[in-house]
Amino acid sequence: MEKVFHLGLTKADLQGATLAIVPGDPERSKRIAQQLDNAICLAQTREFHIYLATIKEQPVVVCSTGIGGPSTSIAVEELAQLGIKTFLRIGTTGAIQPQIDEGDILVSTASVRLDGASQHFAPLAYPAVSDFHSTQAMVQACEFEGVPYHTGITASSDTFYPGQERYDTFSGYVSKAFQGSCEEWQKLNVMNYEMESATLFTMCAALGLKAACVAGVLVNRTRQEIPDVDHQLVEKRAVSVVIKAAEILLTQEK
Ligand SMILES: O=P(O)(O)O[C@H]1O[C@H](CO)[C@@H](O)[C@H]1O
Ligand SMILES: O=c1cc[nH]c(=O)[nH]1
Repeated sequence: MEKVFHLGLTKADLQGATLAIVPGDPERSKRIAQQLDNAICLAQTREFHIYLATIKEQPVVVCSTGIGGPSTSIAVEELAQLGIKTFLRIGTTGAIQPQIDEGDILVSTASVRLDGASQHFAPLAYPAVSDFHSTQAMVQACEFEGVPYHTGITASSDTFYPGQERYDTFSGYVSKAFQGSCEEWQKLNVMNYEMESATLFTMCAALGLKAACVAGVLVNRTRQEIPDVDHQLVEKRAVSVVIKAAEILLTQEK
């Protein structure tokens, strides 16, 4: 098999792995891989930092997606070409419901499609829904790790500022389409904002792949805009959940 376009890898490089842990941040890829067994770096190209490791002697890939839907869609497409069938996203997020605390873990059951990339895979009427069993494994992992967690709907936006209705910006202006949108999502029981799950869920559901998403809360937007929590501590908690979820799914597969 030829190397895939961006990741520059062949199927043989993945040694039969069918599950990938997909953080946004490239540096997070390394920090996750360091917690697994037998980790080796396969490639670092653009935003895609790719590691092969094992969990309970089964191969697993860790590959960063970068920020947003377009680069996520490339990572997922090319990993799927290489044999990956299950994608576990681990991200950071901003909560918009008052009962959610900084440091809590959010497991997304579905996403509001505020992205553009997902529309290249299926029309807007198609749901951005997570895979039930992979999401169940995320929940089991939260229970096992004893972390505070919530399940529900995530708003997944192409932009960090206007699409998440942020006014603490250079211009202070949010285009009319997004004015009042945060309040609407709050009233519709949306838990949080992030930037990749809509693309991930839609394309995986449409292509017959499996996806789940867990995120650590950096900030609660009902109280403040700029985080004051320790990012590494929040990340550590979410990473422990995704690694346990991967272990649960790989053990079920055996
Ligand atoms: O921490 P990651 O995985 O990058 O996730 C979140 O953080 C980034 C924005 O700061 C977006 O990618 C958003 O989805
Ligand atoms: O508020 C936030 C925090 C992290 N990531 C986002 O996309 N939004």
